[in-house]
Amino acid sequence: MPGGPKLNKSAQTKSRSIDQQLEEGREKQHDDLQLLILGGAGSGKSTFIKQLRLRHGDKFPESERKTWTIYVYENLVEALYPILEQVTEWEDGSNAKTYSLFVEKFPRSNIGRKGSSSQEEDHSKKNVNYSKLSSLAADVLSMWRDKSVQTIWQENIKKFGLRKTFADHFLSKLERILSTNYIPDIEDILFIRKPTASVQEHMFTSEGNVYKVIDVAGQRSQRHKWISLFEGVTAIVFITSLTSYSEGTYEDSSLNSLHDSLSAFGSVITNQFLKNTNFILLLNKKDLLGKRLADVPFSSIIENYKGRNEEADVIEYIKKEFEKRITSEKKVKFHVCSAIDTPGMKPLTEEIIQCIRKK
Ligand SMILES: Nc1nc2c(ncn2[C@@H]2O[C@H](COP(=O)(O)OP(=O)(O)OP(=O)(O)O)[C@@H](O)[C@H]2O)c(=O)[nH]1
Ligand SMILES: [Mg+2]
Repeated sequence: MPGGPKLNKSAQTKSRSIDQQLEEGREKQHDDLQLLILGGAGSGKSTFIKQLRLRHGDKFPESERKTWTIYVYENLVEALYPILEQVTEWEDGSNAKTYSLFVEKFPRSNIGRKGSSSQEEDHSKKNVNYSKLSSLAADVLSMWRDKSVQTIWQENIKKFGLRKTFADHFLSKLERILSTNYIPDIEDILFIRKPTASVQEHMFTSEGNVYKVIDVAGQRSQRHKWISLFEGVTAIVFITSLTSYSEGTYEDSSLNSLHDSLSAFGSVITNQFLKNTNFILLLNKKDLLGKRLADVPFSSIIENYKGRNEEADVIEYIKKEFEKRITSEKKVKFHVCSAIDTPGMKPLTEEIIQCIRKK
């Protein structure tokens, strides 16, 4: 130790062992392949991780799927509310009874999650017992079969497009979900909308390599936490929704979600800590784009867009907008995908794992 303080023998041994531990720690950190998933709220980060779990993890055993039932119920109640509120007269005149039962069990002020940091918190704070939904099954189902309710649902789909895909998915499966012994299947799990609170780590193993995959909350108010996760990251998967051009952000509905996503990407890709980090950009929710463009033409929102209102042209434009934010020589891989499409996601998840392994 030239120039350093002299150490006695036992101190030297201790120091060597600390050095060794540090070295092992460094090696271990180096061995750990870390994938950080970033993107705006609702872009599909957690859904992408669910696909990794299906490919390289425990594939959601039945015992765990059962515990997701409460979130399916919660999504369902949130989906039913706007429809119930619009129904003035049902065919058989039973509206008043079912509606008041529903409102009594699920007070409007307790539904939804604006401003909360997690659903777990919501449940305990607001004391909403979603399992009560099964006790209302018969009433809810007869209401659901009512012609005027069906008409309102169809109109809502037209009016709001497929903005809340979970609503369309769970409402179309209402009968199965309200049956006794219901257990969510993999498709239900992929459709559940459960915003990530703070930061969650997932470990996967593939061909003897251990991967740490880090999921974050995409809300603007939570993004200050992202930077603390940059150290030691092997690659970043940044996800944006192709339908975000027609949506406002979670906290501020007047802030265009695509613009917000572009600016978040711009600040992450130019971050000094990430100079040597691989980037993969996923343009997600491709399955929804065609319908959304028909409902909300791209140029009606993005004023300087002069191209055709066609999926391929719009995707190219969005891709170029992201590319403009890459100011260095950095190579970014782009992929267009639908995170809920399990067979379609297989080759993509493989490619991403291969890409971080090669680093
Ligand atoms: N139709 C469709 N729905 C999708 C797709 N990807 C995600 N979703 C749905 O979009 C909703 C939001 O997805 P999440 O994965 O929870 O979004 P997130 O980015 O983790 O959001 P935060 O945790 O709030 O930051 C869920 O209901 C998903 O089922 C897709 O490709 N197509
Ligand atoms: Mg999430």
